[in-house]
Amino acid sequence: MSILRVADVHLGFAGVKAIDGVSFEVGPAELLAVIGPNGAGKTSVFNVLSGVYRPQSGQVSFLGEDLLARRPHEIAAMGLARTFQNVELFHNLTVLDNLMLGRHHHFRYGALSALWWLGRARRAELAARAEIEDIIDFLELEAWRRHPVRLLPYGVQKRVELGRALAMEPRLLLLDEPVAGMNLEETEDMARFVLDIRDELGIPIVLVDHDMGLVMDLADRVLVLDFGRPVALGSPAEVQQDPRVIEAYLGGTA
Ligand SMILES: Nc1ncnc2c1ncn2[C@@H]1O[C@H](COP(=O)(O)OP(=O)(O)OP(=O)(O)O)[C@@H](O)[C@H]1O
Repeated sequence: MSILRVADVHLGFAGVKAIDGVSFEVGPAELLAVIGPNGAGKTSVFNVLSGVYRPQSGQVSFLGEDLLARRPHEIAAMGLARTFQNVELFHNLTVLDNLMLGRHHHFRYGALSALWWLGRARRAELAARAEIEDIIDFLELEAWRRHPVRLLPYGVQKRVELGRALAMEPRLLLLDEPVAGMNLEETEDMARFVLDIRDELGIPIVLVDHDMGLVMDLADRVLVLDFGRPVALGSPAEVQQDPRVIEAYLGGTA
């Protein structure tokens, strides 16, 4: 059974084919990496999945439901969470507050009960707190919990962003260049957390990154795009040996 199914998606902008017949599936607890040269269409694929772009043709279903009919906030509420290339957090708020904001769409109570801190509002808030504590523990953010995000090292900020996506209780995680701009130690930490999310939490992941080593180490399968077209889809070993990939992605130099 697939969590996500993408079938023959086409997306163009004024003559540019950003996505040109892309199909793939993501299984439960699978980590699929999407790679390709600049402009290959990786971000466009993410934007289609999260409802930002609407393709001209093709199908996308998530947990058996048609995604293309949904708006971005509805898709997020269905359990598809995304992190961005650049850190997108509330920089003046603490780690704790940023993580709590990731939970906001789970709150189901009226303004009055929230105001008076009654019944459901109180229970929901306490449950959210417990969830957030688990995430802080899981991502080893304890030392930073009360710090405003702007004061944290870059690698920790990226980890908080990952935590905020986890706070949404995702059924699928989209990670857009999770190690971009990181030093070696930060990259290794992030790689470990990404694997833990798949292996311990069982959350399937679609990951875009330029770091070839990382992608080949982490991914169960790799989708290679070039000029919007799918060039190869297979295990890291299969993809690395595929002559079309060597030609397209590595410019024939590998
Ligand atoms: N909103 C847009 N309007 C016009 N063209 C766009 C838009 N979004 C993407 N494109 C074009 O679609 C193609 C694919 O872009 P995309 O950003 O998806 O590639 P990418 O693989 O993510 O690249 P990078 O690795 O540089 O982030 C590019 O030619 C890009 O210029």
